[in-house]
Amino acid sequence: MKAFKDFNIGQDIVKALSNMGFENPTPIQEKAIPVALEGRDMIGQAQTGTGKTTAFGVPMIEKMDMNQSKVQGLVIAPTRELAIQVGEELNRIGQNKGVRTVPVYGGQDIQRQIKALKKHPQIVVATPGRLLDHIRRRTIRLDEIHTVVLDEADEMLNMGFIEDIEAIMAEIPSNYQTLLFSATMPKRIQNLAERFMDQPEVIRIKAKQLTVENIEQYYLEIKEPQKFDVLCKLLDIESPELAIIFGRTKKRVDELTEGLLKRGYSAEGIHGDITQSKRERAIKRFKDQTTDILVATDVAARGLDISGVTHVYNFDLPQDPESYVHRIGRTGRAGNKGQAVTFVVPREFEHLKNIEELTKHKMTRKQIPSYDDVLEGIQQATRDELLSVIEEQDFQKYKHVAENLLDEYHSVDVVAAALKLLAKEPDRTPVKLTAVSPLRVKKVSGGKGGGGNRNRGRRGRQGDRNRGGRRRDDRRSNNRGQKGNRNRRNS
Ligand SMILES: Nc1ncnc2c1ncn2[C@@H]1O[C@H](COP(=O)(O)OP(=O)(O)OP(=O)(O)O)[C@@H](O)[C@H]1O
Ligand SMILES: [Mg+2]
Repeated sequence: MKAFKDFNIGQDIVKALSNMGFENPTPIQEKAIPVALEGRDMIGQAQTGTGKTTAFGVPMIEKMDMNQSKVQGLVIAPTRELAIQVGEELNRIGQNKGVRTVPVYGGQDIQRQIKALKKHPQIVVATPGRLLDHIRRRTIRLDEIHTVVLDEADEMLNMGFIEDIEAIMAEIPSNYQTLLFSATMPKRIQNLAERFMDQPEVIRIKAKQLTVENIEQYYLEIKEPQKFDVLCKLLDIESPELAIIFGRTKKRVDELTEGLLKRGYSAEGIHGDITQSKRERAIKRFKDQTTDILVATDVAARGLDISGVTHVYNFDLPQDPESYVHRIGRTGRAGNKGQAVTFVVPREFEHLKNIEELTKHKMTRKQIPSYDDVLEGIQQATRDELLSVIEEQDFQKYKHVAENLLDEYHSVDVVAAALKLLAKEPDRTPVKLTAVSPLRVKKVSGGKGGGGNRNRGRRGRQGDRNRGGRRRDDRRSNNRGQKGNRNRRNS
């Protein structure tokens, strides 16, 4: 097996990777790193959670000239949270070499970013709108850039960012290398690639299916008004460590979050109309497991790497089959197991078929759980909770009472009563969501290519300052449902 030290890269990087716990490259890293080191343009496709960030991060950082004070590397990402995350990973890889990466994205105080840019980072990770803003203000110079990475390239095409990206590329005078990464590479992105890449090498990690094998995939046929109660049942049965629930629109995410909070779950929502500081706080609390459930639009579908996400629920089907691949890819990362459950209303079955066709994987049908299933799930969770207390051995103070109890009562009765006390009985507080209509069947695009034929809600390039992270969902919103401190079921 190949090790990172076998690549033609500096010892400082190998050591940084080792500090991150990376000794052996993943398949995409093994193939992409040497090609990228040669300086060739490249398109890299590999399943979600298989280390594409490091696949472009290592060669990029290796090529940074530490005697040069201008920005030499640029990564463009479709969402703000992804820009932040990629920035963090590049900073870890570049730590020993002294390569610094600054994230630049919409919604954050621009003065703060200008200050950070003045400190001469070697790499900038940006969302397109804010980067253009900096270019116009001349607070960033791109003339020494020699490596450009488009992470989630197909998504940036979907979001209508392609003109922005072309405008950005036009600002880079030198001969630069372009690397393009995503878990999905629809045909139209390849056409596009030909436009601004020079005979790119295509590196594709072949797999039987597009989705990761270690994600169990289920679908559940359901009527719209039943969705919320069934979701709660599933959450009670499975008690996910961390779960992401995807809703179709911002309003949907707000309503879902509010409903979950009402029923005593610990949930927070993120979407494009929530203020950036709240978005970042929500992600942070989810990462450190203060919140168990993240409710999101597709703004959280791409690239986010949060360990401990055991479950993904598609409360609503995604618009595009590709989006399904990315959404469920928030679990089952780096070899971990995960579960994905997708709700389908009867009129949406064709979409389900389209998804299965793309992923080359058949989802398993799941039945709507019965009350007994829920009870069993809750009992199991309570049992696990009790066992973890036993393992911790931190109950000496209670032993005396326990002995007294057992003198008087049957042991099974005592334990059963304790379990009942611990059990979080299902909360039935009524919650009513505004119904969303089923997805309409969209004719598959003719694949004319190049032109971003699915530009949704694209606005002109004027006044796009606050944009990074803008999504296709509707723009109405209120910022409810943001309380979310640990708020476990409390009954
Ligand atoms: N060589 C490695 N050894 C062990 N773990 C790794 C290695 N490379 C990456 N990882 C871990 O794998 C996880 C997924 O990596 P990353 O986010 O780069 O995936 P990705 O391929 O970009 O996924 P997505 O398509 O969802 O963006 C991260 O937690 C990362 O720390
Ligand atoms: Mg990624």
